[in-house]
Amino acid sequence: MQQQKKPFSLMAFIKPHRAGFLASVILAVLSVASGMVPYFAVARMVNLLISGEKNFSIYLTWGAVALIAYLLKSVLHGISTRCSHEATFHVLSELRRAVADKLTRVSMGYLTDTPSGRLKTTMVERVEQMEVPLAHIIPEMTSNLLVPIAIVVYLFVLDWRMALVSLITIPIGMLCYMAQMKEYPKKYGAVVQAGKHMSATTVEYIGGIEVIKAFNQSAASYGKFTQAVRQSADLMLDWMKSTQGYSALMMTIWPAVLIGVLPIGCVFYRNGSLTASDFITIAILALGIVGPLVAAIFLTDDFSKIATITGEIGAVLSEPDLERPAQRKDLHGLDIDLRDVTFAYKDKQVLNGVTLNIRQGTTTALVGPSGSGKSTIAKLIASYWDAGGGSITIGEVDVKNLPPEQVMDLIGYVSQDNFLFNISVRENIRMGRPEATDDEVEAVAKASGCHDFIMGLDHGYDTVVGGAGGHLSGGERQRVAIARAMMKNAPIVILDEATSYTDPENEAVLQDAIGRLTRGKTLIVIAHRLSTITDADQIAVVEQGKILDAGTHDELLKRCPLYAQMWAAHTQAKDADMREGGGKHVWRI
Ligand SMILES: Nc1ncnc2c1ncn2[C@@H]1O[C@H](COP(=O)(O)OP(=O)(O)OP(=O)(O)O)[C@@H](O)[C@H]1O
Repeated sequence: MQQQKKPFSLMAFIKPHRAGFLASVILAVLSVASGMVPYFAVARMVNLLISGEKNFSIYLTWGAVALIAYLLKSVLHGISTRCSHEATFHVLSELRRAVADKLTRVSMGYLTDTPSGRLKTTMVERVEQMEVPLAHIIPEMTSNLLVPIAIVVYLFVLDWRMALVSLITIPIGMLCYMAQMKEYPKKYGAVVQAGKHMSATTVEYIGGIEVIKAFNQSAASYGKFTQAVRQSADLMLDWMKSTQGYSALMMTIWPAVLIGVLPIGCVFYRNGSLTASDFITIAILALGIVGPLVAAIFLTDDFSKIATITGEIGAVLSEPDLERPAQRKDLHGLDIDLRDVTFAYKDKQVLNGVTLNIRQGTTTALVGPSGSGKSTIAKLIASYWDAGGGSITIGEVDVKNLPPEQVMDLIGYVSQDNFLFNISVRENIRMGRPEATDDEVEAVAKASGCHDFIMGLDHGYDTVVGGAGGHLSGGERQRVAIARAMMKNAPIVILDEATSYTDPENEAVLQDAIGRLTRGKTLIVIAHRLSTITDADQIAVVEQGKILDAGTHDELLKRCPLYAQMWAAHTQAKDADMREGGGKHVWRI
C-alpha cells in the first residue's frame, strides 16, 4: 500500500518565512534606490555647473545627499541580506528536517537501493548550495529589476528617443546571454550528476578501504575513484568553457551604453531637440541602469542551479511514504500468519507464494540455500517492505494496517549488519529501551555474554565504540546488537544470522543466553548452522521463494530430502572441521 508520488514545492517551505523575505525585498529595493541617488546628484551638480550656479553650499548639499544615500545603500543592503539569510537558514533547516523525516517514512527498499553517499549529498551539500541563490535571488532580483525599470520610465519621460538609445546594448548583450544559457541546464545538470557520482564513489572507497587493502584492489578502486574525480573536473571545465566566452562578451557589451548615448545625444543636442541638462542627466543615469540589470541577469544563473538542486531534493521528498494508519490496533494473540506471500525487489521476483504459520511463544527457524528468500521473509514480517501479494498478519491484523511504532514495539530485529552508533556501549544497549537504568543495561549485557569484554574495554560501559561500532570485533558487535534487541523486550524476536560471527565456544554461551532471554517469546531465527536450530519447534525449509516443508528436525530429516541433504552436508563439514582442529571456523551452508 504505497502512496502516489507527491510533487515537491519549494514554495511550501518558503511561505512560512515570507515576512522575512518580504522585509528583505523592501529593504533591498530601498537600498538599490539609494544607490541611484548619487547618479541623480551628480547629474544635478553637472547641470548646476553648466547653468553657472556659483553658490558653493548647493554643491555641498548635493554632495552630502550623494554621500548619505551611498552609505544608506550599504546599510540597507546589509540589513536586507541579514533578513533574507535568516529566512533562508530556516528554510534550509526545515528542508533538511523534511528529508531526514522522509527517510524514516519511505520503504526500506528505497533506502537500501539508494547509495548512502547520494542521500548524504542531497541532505548536506545540495541543501547547502541553495543558501546563496535563495538568500540573494528573492531580494536582489526584485530590487535590481524594479529600480532600473523605474529609472528607464523616468528616462522615457525626459526623452523617449534617448531612453531607447540608452537601452541599445541590452538586447545585444541578451543575445550573448541566450547563447550562454542554451547549453547551461544540460551542462550544469551533468556537473551535478558527476559530483553525486564522485561523492558516492568517495564514500564507497573510504567505507570499503579494508576490503580494498585485503584483496589488494587498491589500484583498481583508486582508479575508479580518480576517474570519478577527473570526470567531475572535466565536466566542470566543459561547463565553464561553454559559458565563459559569451559571458565575457556580454560583460563587455552591456556597460558600453555611452557608445550610443554620446554621439546620438550630441546630434539631438546640436539640432536643438535635446537640452544640455536632459542630455547630461540621461548620460549619467544610463550608466547607472546597467549595473543592477547585469546583477539581475546574473542571478538568473542561480535560477538554473535552484531548478537542478530542487529537482534532486524533490526526488527524495516526493518519494511515496509507506502508508500506515496512526491508530494502534487491538491484536488477538501474537500468532504470525503468512498467506501466499509474493514479493519482488523491483523486477526481481524473490518470494513466490510463501505460506507459513508461526505460533505465539514458539521458535521457528528459517533454513534454505543462500538467496532462497529467508531474510526477505523476516523483513516482510517486520514490515520493512510491503508484500507484493498475499497477506502477513500478526494477531490476526494485517501488518499493513498496523502503525510502524506498534510493529517496532512488537518486534526486536537483530540483522546481519549489527550497526552500532558512535556513542558509548551503554547508550548503544540502552537504545533498545531509553528509560532503562544502568543496572538493567548491565543485567542484559551479562545475560547476552557482553559484560566481560565490555569490562575489558578502556572505559568499560562508557567506551565509545567508534563509527558503526568499528572499535569492536565482529562477534562483540553482534553480542552488543543482541543485548540491544533484548533490552527492548519485544514479544517477537527475529535473529537474522545473529550468531554468524561467533566462535563455537562463545556460540554455546550465546545460544544459552538467547534461549534464556527469549523464553516465552516468539523467536524467528535465520541460521546457517543447522546444529543451532535442531530444537526449534518448527523448521521451515525455504527454496526459491517458497516454503518447501515445515516441521521439526526429526520430521524433516525423514520426509524432506533437501533438509536431509543440508543436514548431511552440515555434519560432514563439522566433522572435517573438528578433524582439522579448526574450532574457530565459522561454517556456512
Ligand atoms: N535490496 C535488494 N535489492 C535487490 N535484490 C535483493 C535485495 N535483497 C536481497 N535481494 C535478492 O533477493 C534474493 C533473496 O535474498 P535474501 O537475502 O532474502 O536470501 P537469503 O535466503 O536470506 O540469503 P542468505 O542466506 O544468503 O542470506 C537474493 O537473490 C538476493 O540477491
